[in-house]
Amino acid sequence: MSVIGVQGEERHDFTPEESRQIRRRSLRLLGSLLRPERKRVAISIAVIVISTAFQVAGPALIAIGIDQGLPALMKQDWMPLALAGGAYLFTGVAGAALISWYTVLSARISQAILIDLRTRVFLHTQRLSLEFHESYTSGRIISRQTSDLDSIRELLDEGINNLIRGVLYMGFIAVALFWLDWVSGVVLMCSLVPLFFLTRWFQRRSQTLFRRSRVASARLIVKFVETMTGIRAVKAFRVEKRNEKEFGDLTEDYRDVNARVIQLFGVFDPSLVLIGNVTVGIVLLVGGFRVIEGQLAIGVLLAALLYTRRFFDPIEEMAMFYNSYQSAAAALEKISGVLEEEPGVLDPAKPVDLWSAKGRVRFEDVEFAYRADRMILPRFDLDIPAGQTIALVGSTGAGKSTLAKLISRFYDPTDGRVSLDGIDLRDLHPKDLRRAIVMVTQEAYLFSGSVADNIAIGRPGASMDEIIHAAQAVGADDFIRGLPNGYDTDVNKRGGRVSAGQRQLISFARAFLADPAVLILDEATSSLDIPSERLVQEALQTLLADRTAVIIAHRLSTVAIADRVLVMENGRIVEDGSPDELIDGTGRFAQLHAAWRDSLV
Ligand SMILES: Nc1ncnc2c1ncn2[C@@H]1O[C@H](COP(=O)(O)OP(=O)(O)OP(=O)(O)O)[C@@H](O)[C@H]1O
Repeated sequence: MSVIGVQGEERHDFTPEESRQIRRRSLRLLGSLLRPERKRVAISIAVIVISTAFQVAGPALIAIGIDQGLPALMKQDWMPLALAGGAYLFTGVAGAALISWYTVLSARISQAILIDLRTRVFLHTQRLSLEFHESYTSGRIISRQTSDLDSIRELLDEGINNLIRGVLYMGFIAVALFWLDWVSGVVLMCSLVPLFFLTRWFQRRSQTLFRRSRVASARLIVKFVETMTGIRAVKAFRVEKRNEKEFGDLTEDYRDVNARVIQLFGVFDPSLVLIGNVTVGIVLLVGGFRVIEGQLAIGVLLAALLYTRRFFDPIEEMAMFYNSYQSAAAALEKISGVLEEEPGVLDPAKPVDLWSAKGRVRFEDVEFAYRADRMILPRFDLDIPAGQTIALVGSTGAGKSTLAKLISRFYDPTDGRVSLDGIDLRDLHPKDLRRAIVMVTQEAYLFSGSVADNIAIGRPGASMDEIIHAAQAVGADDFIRGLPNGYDTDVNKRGGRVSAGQRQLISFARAFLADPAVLILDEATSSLDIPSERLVQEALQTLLADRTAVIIAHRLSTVAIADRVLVMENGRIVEDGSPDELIDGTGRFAQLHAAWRDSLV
């Protein structure tokens, strides 16, 4: 099995080589994100090193002030104290200024990286073919853009900052302490032993708990989204009670795991404080004796105590780093997998020009399967002359939509070729292809914006008159004028909500405006009521007059306007003829038609 692209997401049983492959992919992505920021990264590292050194200088300067400044002052020499005090003030102010600079710098770096990554994910997923989206689902894409990017943001904004600052701070403190008084330094180093065991215990426990917490919160979100997107079915089948129980259970799981996280901190935090206090106590005890015996200056003891106390400050945040690193690494793995996916339908390297398509569509020795193990369209040929209107009928799952998707080049055939005016669709520039072939689906999706904007998508730059003309041609003008702001009504605002049938009329107007050589209507009239459908059928006759059309229809009334009917069964065309021929015959279509006519009586 492969780990290329998103396929690895479903698996947990990676071989060491596969794990390395995934890690390398994440690192490559991280490297490519960091590269443009390398200058800022270098400056920010220099800034944080200097500012931490300034911060750590404080207690040493206090020691100098007490041990050298005060005795000199008693001899009327105020210079050493003034120097120590001045240096303390300077390092304090300069340290604060540098930290503020570092905060701005690091925020800029993380924002630049996130914007880059967010844009890459968006542009890339938009570029991927329908094949990818049909199997990957929008829920997972949304997670990549939201929670995964959030984990990376958390790591960049807090995790890495805390780690770098913490490591530098502790390192400088250890060096300063050894330089001032090595005995206190040794005591501090001894405290690292219990600290190491405590942190390791915390990390192990928290790693499992945080992972469980993430899973529990993801489950809650999935349940919520599923319920709300299917709210009609929820109400229609009265599953509210069952949902209430399931949601309650999930909330309880989430609460339980979070309670355990809090308990964990309840042990970790006080233990950390305890180790810190005991260490300070020992430094005080050992140092105190040495001060009495004249082996240690009192200022140095004070500085040693301050250093020891401060040494423990960043540990909690550093212990948390591992968790944020882990969730960000998992997120980066998934995002780099999506970015590694290649569109199944590739743009041609050398496109063949097609200025004005006539509309002849041919399938030559075409075979198609979504997955290697299940053939959907066994080898077949089909010739649709330019200007012909085809009605495609057949039972559910026969392969009608698949045929339409091949003509639109949402997919490429597994074998053979689909051509337009003799040119393989794979050789056409996407722009020419989209201008020549337009598909209107049952879903009739409307984008946010006005009704006019939605129609204009058919031909960007169309004038208002052309938009209105298109709407009139498909019989949509009347209802659009009846909307609160007519053509300017926002389709996503209250009052602008349009019915499923009206949405289809708008997408018809869009297709009319696009004026393609080949028009495919996939169940596109199914949401229309009988009068609207009649209206559209009249409009369709004008609309389809000069172009090739493939109409997939369950309603046999639509078939009347076709020149030719194709009946599909199990991916094969089993009948092919004019509507009258087929109705008069004894085949599948004649049966279907008779049943349909009876149902009308
Ligand atoms: N994205 C996909 N991945 C895998 N199999 C698919 C996919 N889309 C469709 N199929 C399968 O291909 C077969 C043909 O589906 P298709 O949608 O073309 O049928 P149809 O004739 O349009 O059906 P309907 O009238 O119900 O829309 C079905 O068996 C379906 O399960």
